[in-house]
Amino acid sequence: MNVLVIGGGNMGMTYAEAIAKSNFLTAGSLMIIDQSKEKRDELRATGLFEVHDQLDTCLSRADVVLIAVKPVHAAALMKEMKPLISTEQLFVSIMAGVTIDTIKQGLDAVKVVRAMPNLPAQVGLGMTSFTGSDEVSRLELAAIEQLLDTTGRSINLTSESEIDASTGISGSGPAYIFYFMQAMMDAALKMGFDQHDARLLVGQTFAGAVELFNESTLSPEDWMERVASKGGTTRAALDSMDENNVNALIQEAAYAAFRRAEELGKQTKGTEAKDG
Ligand SMILES: NC(=O)C1=CN([C@@H]2O[C@H](COP(=O)(O)OP(=O)(O)OC[C@H]3O[C@@H](n4cnc5c(N)ncnc54)[C@H](O)[C@@H]3O)[C@@H](O)[C@H]2O)C=CC1
Ligand SMILES: O=C(O)[C@@H]1CCC=N1
Repeated sequence: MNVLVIGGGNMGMTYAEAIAKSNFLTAGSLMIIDQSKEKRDELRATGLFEVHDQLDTCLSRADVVLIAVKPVHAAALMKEMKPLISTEQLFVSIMAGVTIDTIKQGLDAVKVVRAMPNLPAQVGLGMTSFTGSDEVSRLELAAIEQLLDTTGRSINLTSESEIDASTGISGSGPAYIFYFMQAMMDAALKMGFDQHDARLLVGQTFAGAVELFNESTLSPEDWMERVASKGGTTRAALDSMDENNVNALIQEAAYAAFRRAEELGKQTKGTEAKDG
């Protein structure tokens, strides 16, 4: 199987590197293309894959094409790709919000998988949700699952609405965690710790808490109870968060991302996206 990754930015490069380092493909079957020369030089320096600067030297050779450009660039890219593709090829898009119908129409393609990964894919701890068009066979979907799993774990969802929803949880989610970490670092700095110590205190606290959560079946609420003693310090912090509606605000943020994924889908339908 030949795989072409289009767009070698954060996510495209992450996928290309993960696929190249896994046993998923035989040597020489992975190609990548980026429109930026600087990016291509960076990709070539890895020595891990064939780097292309023109679609006509690579697109028709690919069985699977992973589209990893920003939603705002989707329409222009699909226009360029359309004359060069065949209906046998399978297209996997990781573009936020861009629907399967938009891709089918934009490319005149039939086999399309829409996936939503996240940034921890860079360290093999990614979470990717995906769903395929009716024309993608079970066997093909299983192969795509294996490809996605080179970056971590994946979940096969049944509707695109669920993909938009998962964008608000796992796709954008790492940024919410970083937001929380930043707030804790800011507090640590205010309390007088230096950068190094603040980073260590916060980083190890997150790593430990996540490990506890993943190693058990307890809910976050159960774990909160285990940390908090009656009348103690943690209860003071949790009460303060409850009084300030932090839970509701985080949920509202996740919904904002979900709604934005839906909006991006509407904006990219057949035309150039306005923003992305
Ligand atoms: N960064 C993240 O955490 C996540 C991003 N995504 C999705 O992944 C996609 C890519 O995001 P990033 O990697 O962060 O963006 P990025 O900006 O780092 O990378 C995009 C790359 O595509 C290249 N490109 C644009 N148009 C092109 C064309 N016509 N031909 C070839 N190359 C082209 C650009 O030069 C750039 O290197 C987006 O659609 C985003 O919605 C999905 C989940 C998580
Ligand atoms: O912010 C974005 O639009 C992309 C999709 C999920 C994470 N980053």
